[in-house]
Amino acid sequence: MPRAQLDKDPHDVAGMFDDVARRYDLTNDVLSLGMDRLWRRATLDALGARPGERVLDLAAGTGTSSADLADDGVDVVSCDFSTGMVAEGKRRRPDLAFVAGDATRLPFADGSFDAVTISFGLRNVSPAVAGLSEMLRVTRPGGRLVVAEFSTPPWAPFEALYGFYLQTFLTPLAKAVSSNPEAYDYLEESIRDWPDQLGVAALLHEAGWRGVGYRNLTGGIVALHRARKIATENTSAGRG
Ligand SMILES: C[S@@+](CC[C@H](N)C(=O)[O-])C[C@H]1O[C@@H](n2cnc3c(N)ncnc32)[C@H](O)[C@@H]1O
Repeated sequence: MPRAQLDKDPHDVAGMFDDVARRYDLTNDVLSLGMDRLWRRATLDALGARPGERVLDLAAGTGTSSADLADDGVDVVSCDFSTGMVAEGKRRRPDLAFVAGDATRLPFADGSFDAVTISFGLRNVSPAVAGLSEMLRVTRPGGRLVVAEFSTPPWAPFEALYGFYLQTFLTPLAKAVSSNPEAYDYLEESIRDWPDQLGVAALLHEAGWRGVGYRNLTGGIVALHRARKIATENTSAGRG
């Protein structure tokens, strides 16, 4: 896949999600053929959050993953920089704790979460390594991170089929149903532009995360990346 540098101006990205917020979850379900529910469940299983643990769901959007965590008894904070997504989330789940915030400048104290998770959001954060460093800062020593993100199918014929699906089915369909067609050009481009599994692992290392690993879902359309903050690490490590 081409790895051209895509312009991800934070103001434009937030505005784009504001525009699609009302129909975001429905569009997601339709375009992923319901698979996003399986990917979310696998993400929560990988996170393994216990009741009472404090978890940051970053780039939480309308709070779909946060709601599952809250329903499991987890003390979840849902953070996103799109006011439109946060407003839609608050409307649907008034019980969730939404906080407006940018992943590259998180409004939380050092070490204040047992775990951080980000689903289908890291790809939009610019620069991604700055977001990953902030996630490390707000995680307690010994705490953990799970990132769910679109990725690169390792089997070339499946990657080609998936590329064809993105270009000829997903993007035109999404543009037809969306109030903001450009948002779905961006979706396709941002998936193509995003590093593969090992590239994301390198970003995690660069940000100071350790115990980095990943697992492919649906043949590598999505990858679940896992990492830990080492117990003895200084909270400023990896931020340079
Ligand atoms: C594709 S949506 C995913 C939403 C949700 N996590 C889910 O799985 O449905 C991406 C989200 O990332 C948010 N986002 C992108 N860049 C961000 C940043 N720098 N800081 C905070 N949120 C960001 C967007 O506003 C959007 O709500």
